[in-house]
Amino acid sequence: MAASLSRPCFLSLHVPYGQGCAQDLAAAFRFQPVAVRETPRVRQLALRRGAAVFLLNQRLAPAGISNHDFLYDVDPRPTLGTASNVCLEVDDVPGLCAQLQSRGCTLPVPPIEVRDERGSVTYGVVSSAVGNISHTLLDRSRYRGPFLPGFQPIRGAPPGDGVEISHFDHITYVCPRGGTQAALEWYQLCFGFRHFSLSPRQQPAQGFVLGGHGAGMLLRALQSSQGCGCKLVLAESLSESIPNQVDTFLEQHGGAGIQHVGLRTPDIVSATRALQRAGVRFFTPPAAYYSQGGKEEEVRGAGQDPCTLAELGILLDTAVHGDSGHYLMQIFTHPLFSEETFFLELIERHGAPGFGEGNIQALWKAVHWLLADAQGMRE
Ligand SMILES: O=C(O)C(=O)Cc1ccc(O)cc1
Repeated sequence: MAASLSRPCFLSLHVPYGQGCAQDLAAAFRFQPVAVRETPRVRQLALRRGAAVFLLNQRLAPAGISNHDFLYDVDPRPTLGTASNVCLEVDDVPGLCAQLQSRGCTLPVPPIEVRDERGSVTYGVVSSAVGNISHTLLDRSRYRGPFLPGFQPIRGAPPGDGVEISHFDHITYVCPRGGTQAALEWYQLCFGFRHFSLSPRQQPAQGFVLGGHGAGMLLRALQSSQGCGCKLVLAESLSESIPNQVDTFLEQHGGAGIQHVGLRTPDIVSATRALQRAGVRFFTPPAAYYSQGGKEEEVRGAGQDPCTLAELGILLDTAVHGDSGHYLMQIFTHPLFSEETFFLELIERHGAPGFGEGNIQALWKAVHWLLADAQGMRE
């Protein structure tokens, strides 16, 4: 791997013609519009909070045969909303693109230079091995503007709502059944990413199995060898009977893709409160999540208040790294589009590097408990 890939520059969302986001990134999440590009056919808006940047792509006209007009991205021709591109900063775009091509990768956009009065950038776009996901590979070391050439800066003060979001913590993909291994190998081979162990007990070849009794999912994780700070999580369903969140995504998205992105915050309680007040809708776990199996003691042991977490719906996980005093807290939003597909997560870490594997297990138990209760079957 000669070229060095570093942190994500932006994550690109596509909204179909005539539709908006069910949960608005600017109005509800208070992401700050920083730059815009408009052509007769498309509008591209860059929205920022900390180092987390979304590029929101909207069509201003129905999809035609050749109306690809999106700069720094490819057109996923969506009939539904999708998050389909992760832009990564790279120091040698032509070099990496040549390597990828020699490995048989598809490059919908070969390396190209774009410039304006603030400098120039080079980018190319490669299709990944997973669903509709592509990667824009970007070198902006020669650019001094607030976003990218071709975009007009939007000036304005950052929102003073007390919500601190520092960066994209992780991006979670839904893979087809049996598809996480091939995806893992693609990122290792093409981008030089390293496998990231979710548990000290996990064998890299097996992945991390959650749930059980024919109802679980398999997780694998990767991180850039440059330590870009943002990890990739690959999820596939193992469920044989009741469809889980991963099955629902595949069905409603029409195939594999980006399911959610974790936004890192140093204060999840304040961030959740402020975003709830601004109209963001979060998933609230069943009350049983907070009462089952010593959760209250676990929350107190981590120095957090169980009532506050329960009131807001925040999950706390010490499961895998519990013995070292490390933990994380997380909360998931409702989907951003009208389908049950892409959503956001807030995550606050206290030394725990995982992804709330214990929470997924605990949520399953809580939901199972509720179902059993409703059917009068609880022991
Ligand atoms: O907890 C996280 O942030 C993960 O990334 C793990 C995960 C994967 C798939 C799901 O449907 C829900 C959670």
